[in-house]
Amino acid sequence: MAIIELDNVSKVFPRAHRGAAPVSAVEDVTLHVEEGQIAGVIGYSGAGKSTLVRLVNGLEKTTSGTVTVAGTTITGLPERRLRQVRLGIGMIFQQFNLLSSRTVWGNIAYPLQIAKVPKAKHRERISELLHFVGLADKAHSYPDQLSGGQKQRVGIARALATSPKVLLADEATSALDPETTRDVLRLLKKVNAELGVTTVVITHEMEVVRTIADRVVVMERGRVVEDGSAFDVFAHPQHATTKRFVGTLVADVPTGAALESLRANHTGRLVTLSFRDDSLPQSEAFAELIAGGIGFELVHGGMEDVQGRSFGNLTLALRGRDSAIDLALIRLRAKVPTTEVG
Ligand SMILES: Nc1ncnc2c1ncn2[C@@H]1O[C@H](COP(=O)(O)OP(=O)(O)OP(=O)(O)O)[C@@H](O)[C@H]1O
Repeated sequence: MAIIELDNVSKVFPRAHRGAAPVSAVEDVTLHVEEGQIAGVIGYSGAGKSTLVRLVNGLEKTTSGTVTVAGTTITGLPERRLRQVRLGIGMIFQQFNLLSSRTVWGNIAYPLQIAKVPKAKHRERISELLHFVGLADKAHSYPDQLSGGQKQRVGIARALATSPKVLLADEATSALDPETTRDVLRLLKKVNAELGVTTVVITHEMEVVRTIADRVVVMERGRVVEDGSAFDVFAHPQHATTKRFVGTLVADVPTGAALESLRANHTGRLVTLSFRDDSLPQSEAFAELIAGGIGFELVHGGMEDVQGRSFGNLTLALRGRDSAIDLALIRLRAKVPTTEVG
């Protein structure tokens, strides 16, 4: 069941000043996020990602189309009702947005106060949240006494205070180093797995998507240009923008300068084998080459793992009689996508 439904949603910002054009930030987006899913929305700066999440929590109004969250259509709702809906949607931010004058405890108490949760219930809830995010010993610290990773843990605890069904993370790890990023993403996975919170992660980093997302949505100029399971998007990217993002992590069939460099540094015929989890295992492909009396060396690429499934493009320099290589390639092509690159 979809818990977030955007149907033909567009958002046009009016022109900022006379002579400027209106900005079409989100254009005709239809996107249904299933309950329990972790959806990664990736795109370059200005693609419309932040606007999209702000439409989901009603901080921006749609120009056209409808947004429904947990069964409530929020399009056209008055602010008073929207505030209620927002209690069911947690949000975390790149800059954490903590109140610097309040302790960790006070920051987590804040949404409980807004939601008018009786004070008698605060202690148990806050203490539970602090344990959940691993900050039980920091309750009385102020934000500027915490590391970036700890601040984001507070952000997550605060976002979860009112037990939302949906969590929106807008570049939540972009200000963190790689190791802290992994810790925070691990915590977000725990939120999803243990609390069943549907999560939308907005990012411009493919590594974030690979680590956490079940599903990948690629945005460009306000539009969704690709949408699929994380494995499919990584293993078979279709759109040029998706290919560029995937290319930041996964070696592709070499072209351009990479190919020139391989040609200059290796003798023999260069062939890329594109392994997927439903294609021939590597060991059998290599056995085929050995059986044909062909020598080979791995010169480019590697295998990747997404959601426990492996794939990758391995470029080999092959040495042997041309006729033997031709025969082996015919055999291989029937079982694994094979590209002779030079
Ligand atoms: N309040 C606003 N008024 C006018 N234009 C806006 C407003 N908010 C966003 N935009 C414009 O809408 C487009 C999409 O912006 P948005 O912030 O949603 O993109 P993004 O993918 O999140 O990029 P970034 O990662 O840089 O924030 C941009 O051209 C931006 O300048």
